[in-house]
Amino acid sequence: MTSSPLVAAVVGASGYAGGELLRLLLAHPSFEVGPLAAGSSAGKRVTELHPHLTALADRTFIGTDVDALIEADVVFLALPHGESGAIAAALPAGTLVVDLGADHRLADAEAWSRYYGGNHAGTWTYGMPELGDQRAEIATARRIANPGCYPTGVILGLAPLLAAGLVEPDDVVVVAASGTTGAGRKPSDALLASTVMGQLSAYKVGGTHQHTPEIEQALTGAAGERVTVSFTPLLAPMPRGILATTTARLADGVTTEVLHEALHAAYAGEPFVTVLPSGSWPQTGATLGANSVHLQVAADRHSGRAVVVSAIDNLTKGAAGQALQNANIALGLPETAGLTAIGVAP
Ligand SMILES: NC(=O)C1=CN([C@@H]2O[C@H](COP(=O)(O)OP(=O)(O)OC[C@H]3O[C@@H](n4cnc5c(N)ncnc54)[C@H](OP(=O)(O)O)[C@@H]3O)[C@@H](O)[C@H]2O)C=CC1
Ligand SMILES: CC(=O)N[C@@H](CCC(=O)OP(=O)(O)O)C(=O)O
Repeated sequence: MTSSPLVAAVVGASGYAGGELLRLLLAHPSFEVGPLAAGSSAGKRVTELHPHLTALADRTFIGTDVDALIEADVVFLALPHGESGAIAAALPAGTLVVDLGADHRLADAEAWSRYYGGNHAGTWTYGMPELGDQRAEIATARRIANPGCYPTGVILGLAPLLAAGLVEPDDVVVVAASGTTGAGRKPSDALLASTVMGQLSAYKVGGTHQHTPEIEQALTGAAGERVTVSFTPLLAPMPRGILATTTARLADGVTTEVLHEALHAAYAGEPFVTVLPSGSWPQTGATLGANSVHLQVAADRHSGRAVVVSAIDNLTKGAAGQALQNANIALGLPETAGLTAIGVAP
């Protein structure tokens, strides 16, 4: 007996994260692509904005109308910050909703307002399956806040070291470079080809990036005590990928081997987190199109700091892939369905 496919609706389907989700949904064994909602692109053909999605050549984007979403088994929201709460509130409580945006990630409403502006829409289950023991909560949640792109690689790289007491919580420094799709499709001077190509630039410097409280929230949970993070993001002249370097003061006597073993122990058997062999360092290219996190770590005995390097594809593990992984868990499907850990190279 074959069961009928589950219906997946995507709101914000014309954007970069929505497009990546559609690419993954088309290859998923259990989903059919349901309503595809957009804002100003309503009425346009899907392939006008996503030319690679030829399987959807006969589909057009509809306007964002909650009535059209009611029948879906899962609704993915890939909207600008501040737009998810009202739509989610109008959907049945039993419908699985996965929010790729930031609206429901933070428990601290004051921090949300400070970094994003406006009112906090509420706090949902944080959907990072490999972090601690999150899977049981994700499996029963009907509202899932999908993690941010920078936080994904940074948190998964450092959380096990904090949990094991191998690094100190009060002096965590993150410098991470992202590809331009991280900023979404909207046009801006900062994203003009002539501005981005051929150079690397820093932005939102000085503790102002909105992912700072999200990284601190998850790492504080892992450490069991307050973690303070200094985060500096960089814009890199590439479409996809995030390479993050995270450093923290080493506890006494901790060696590279001990750090490496802690990451191995935390992620043994995880299909999407790979601790690279000693001596190999993560590269964004190796994770492109994959739901993968690549990690490596060293003890810098000269400065007394642990150095963790992580690579992800911001659109896949950093957004749409992780969202689909969460939906798989919440709908009782195999967690890896429709997802690959194999990247595109070179
Ligand atoms: N890009 C990335 O790497 C990541 C993105 N995210 C998050 O995912 C979300 C989407 O990001 P991304 O795809 O990059 O952004 P884009 O700007 O590329 O896409 C935004 C989407 O939202 C739609 N939209 C905008 N305003 C409205 C509205 N008022 N009502 C309905 N739809 C609207 C747009 O439709 P239209 O263009 O038709 O107006 C478009 O489909 C954001 O919250 C982002 O922070 C999370 C992790 C990584
Ligand atoms: C390169 C670039 O501009 N990246 C974006 C990432 C934003 C994002 O993806 O936002 P959420 O993960 O919070 O939804 C930024 O730094 O603001």
